Amino acid sequence: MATRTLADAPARTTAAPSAITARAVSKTFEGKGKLVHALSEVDLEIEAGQFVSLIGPSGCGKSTLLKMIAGLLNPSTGIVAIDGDTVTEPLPQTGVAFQKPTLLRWRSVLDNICLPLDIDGTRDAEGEARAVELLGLMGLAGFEKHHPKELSGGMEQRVAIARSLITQPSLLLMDEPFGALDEFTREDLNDELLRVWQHEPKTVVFVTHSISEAVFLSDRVVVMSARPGRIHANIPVELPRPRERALRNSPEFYEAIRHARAVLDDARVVEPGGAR
Ligand SMILES: Nc1ncnc2c1ncn2[C@@H]1O[C@H](COP(=O)(O)OP(=O)(O)OP(=O)(O)O)[C@@H](O)[C@H]1O
Repeated sequence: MATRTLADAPARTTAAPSAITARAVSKTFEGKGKLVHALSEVDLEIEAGQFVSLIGPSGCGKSTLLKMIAGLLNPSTGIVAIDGDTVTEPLPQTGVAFQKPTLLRWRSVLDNICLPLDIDGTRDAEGEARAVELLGLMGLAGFEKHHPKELSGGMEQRVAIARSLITQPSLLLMDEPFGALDEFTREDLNDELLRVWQHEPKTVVFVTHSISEAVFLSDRVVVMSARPGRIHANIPVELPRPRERALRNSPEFYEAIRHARAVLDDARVVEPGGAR
């Protein structure tokens, strides 16, 4: 699949990346007469422009925390703030991409990418030109008129990511966006995501189960402990940028993965009072 190089393209001027603060955030769900303590006293600071991954055992509250940053869920106690403002609802500067691409079957690729502009009532020729540009950046130039049924899973996910970027968000929240893809497609999309991120600086919070993906992409890997989720450790990733494919075969990359795996193994131990 052809991928456009961004080396010569001027950096796009978008809104400044957003900073995120979570203070003493806890979340308890109630259902079927049972309380589920999903998160407990989570404190997290993410600097503007950082690429941060959240990893941790299944059910430790990664998606819950991401949904709170997205304004789709409120904490039971504590606050989540973006650029100092408490988040109580989805904000226009936030883009989201989830594991399922959820494209609308009856819309063309171009119309799917432009959906957020249609919802805002801001779709115009400039917006459509940006959609075409994003499609090129995601390696799908020329697919504007195709429909989702004509695309592979990886292509659908590329379209969903282009859609999450169409509004030029200053914050991008991604919940296992490549979890359902084969390893090679996932690596291609990791490369494309990093190119877009370098081209259009923004804060990214990325949930994944893949330690190697977290290390490859991130400035910092946040390791959460078993439910109720807490921040177990922050692992800075010092690997140089831009990160090219060859990095994946380097001893430094393997060492960074080994270190993150050891910390994650430690986080999988259930703490007293916790449950899986
Ligand atoms: N709407 C909800 N109602 C009740 N319980 C919920 C709800 N959403 C999440 N939970 C529970 O909260 C806990 C944390 O869920 P969450 O999806 O955030 O974990 P996760 O770390 O993202 O998991 P995974 O890695 O398996 O995707 C789980 O025990 C889950 O069952």
